[in-house]
Amino acid sequence: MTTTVQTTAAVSLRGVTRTYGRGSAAIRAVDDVDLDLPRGGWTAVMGPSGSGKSTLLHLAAGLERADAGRVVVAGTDITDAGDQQLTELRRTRIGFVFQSFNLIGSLTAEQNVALPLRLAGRAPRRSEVRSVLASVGLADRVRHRPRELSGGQQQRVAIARAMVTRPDVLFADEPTGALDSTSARTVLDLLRAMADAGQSIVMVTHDPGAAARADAVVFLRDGRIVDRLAGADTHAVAERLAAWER
Ligand SMILES: Nc1ncnc2c1ncn2[C@@H]1O[C@H](COP(=O)(O)OP(=O)(O)OP(=O)(O)O)[C@@H](O)[C@H]1O
Repeated sequence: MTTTVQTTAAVSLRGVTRTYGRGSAAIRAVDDVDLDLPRGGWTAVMGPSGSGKSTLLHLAAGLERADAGRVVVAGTDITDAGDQQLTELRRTRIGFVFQSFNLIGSLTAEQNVALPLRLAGRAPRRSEVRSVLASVGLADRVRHRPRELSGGQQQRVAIARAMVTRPDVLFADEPTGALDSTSARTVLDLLRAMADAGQSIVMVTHDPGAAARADAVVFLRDGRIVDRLAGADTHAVAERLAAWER
């Protein structure tokens, strides 16, 4: 069951906990987290390796279930949602971009982008798909297959695929982690333009330069939110991250 909740947050977590394993082997990947991520803002999530960043992103996107606490995404409380409702939410309200692009190699760029609409039972219009590809700067690559595209172009196809359903929130797990610095900058410029146009974005990154492009950075350590920065430059983000990695 899902419940509609009045909230100004794109994502709201209250007392969210996720434990892996049992007994003495149990690991609290996310530990009693309260977090409100603003609508129309770009938030970066940073922290040492194993601090729970990906788990937090997956919980907020409805890809994983919390053991305790409540998760509200774009005004819908998904805490008690069934599998069918979570699938529906992921197809219509949420976009997800991965480090490794996760495109289907046998499909062209426009077929990859059309896929979420087909899965939602819609017959995509070619003009609709092409305009999303144009918005990520790939109007001249619509018939290319992933192996015919650079890493940065593949990631832009993946962003177009995530955006074609006009999701309330775009989640990105290390979207520039597999890219050279020039391609990374192109992808970050695109995310910045999307955020400036009002798109809510939540991004996990290890790169202080990428995090500094966001509006705010939250820092995780041992599954807990330990710090946050707003409007910080690369140097300030790097210093704060180093302090928490000590
Ligand atoms: N499916 C799983 N089963 C068991 N333990 C897991 C699982 N997923 C994550 N963990 C553990 O939970 C903790 C948090 O993992 P998570 O991947 O969220 O961290 P992270 O901050 O994203 O790490 P990294 O920066 O290295 O990607 C780690 O100790 C990890 O080993």
